[in-house]
Amino acid sequence: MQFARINGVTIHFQLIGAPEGRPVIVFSNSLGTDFRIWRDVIMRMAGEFAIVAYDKRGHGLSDVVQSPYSIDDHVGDLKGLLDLLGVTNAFICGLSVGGVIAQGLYARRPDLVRALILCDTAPKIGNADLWNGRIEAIEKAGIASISDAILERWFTRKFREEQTDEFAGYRNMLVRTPQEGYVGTCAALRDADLTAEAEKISVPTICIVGEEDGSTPPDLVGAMAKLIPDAMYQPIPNAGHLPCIEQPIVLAEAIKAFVDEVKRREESAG
Ligand SMILES: O=C(O)CC1=CCC(=O)O1
Repeated sequence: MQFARINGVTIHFQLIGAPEGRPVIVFSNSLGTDFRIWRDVIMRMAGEFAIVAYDKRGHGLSDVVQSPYSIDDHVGDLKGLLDLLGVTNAFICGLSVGGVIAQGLYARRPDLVRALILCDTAPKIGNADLWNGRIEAIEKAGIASISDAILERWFTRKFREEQTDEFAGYRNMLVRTPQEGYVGTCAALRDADLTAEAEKISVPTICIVGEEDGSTPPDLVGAMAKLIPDAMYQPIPNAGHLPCIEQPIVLAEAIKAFVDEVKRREESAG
């Protein structure tokens, strides 16, 4: 099974490995991407972990419902998917808007969350002017019209110049994102501010950021790490906004080391 009707929306997902007897890790992806961005990370975690990856509404093979969306809509979809799969107490790894969804999930359903892996994200990303401007530009001329600027924030110059086939493929992913799903999620980001919730996070949390992230730069992610009690902070060299694509080995190792640390803390707490 890889499709489920959640809150009236068909959600595309993968469950890799049985959840019984091993840690579950859930991947939530960013604006203008689908869950294929996690492939090279997932490959390095399969077997050791049960893995859930999914396309949020308006993205990938999930339904495109009418915009605007709210972060609560996205959180409701993830919550519904995890309930359907019988997953609780999972490591939730969210990238960018996926990280905002992860924070929202913790605020609404802490029982689902064992620990948070917040990549290239913040409690609040951008402001109303930024998101309204982006929505307007896309409604006027389509995602492709602003794709160069977005891709410059996603990837380091080195990646853009050297990994030309990969770069072309991810450009396809971005520009083929359904416009309604993209602007619907821009509205969700415009209206979301989880700053007050961040201080209340009491599960182990690591905040990870590509050192050359042009969308949620290290300063922003570092500030989030300071807000969340006892959060760890790990910058990743030679990566932009999507370390899962530019540095999947480093990211997978960072996640595994974090999981080991969480287990160690749980054991010493008895
Ligand atoms: O498109 C960008 O600038 C990157 C981004 C911001 C929020 C998100 O999910 O991706």
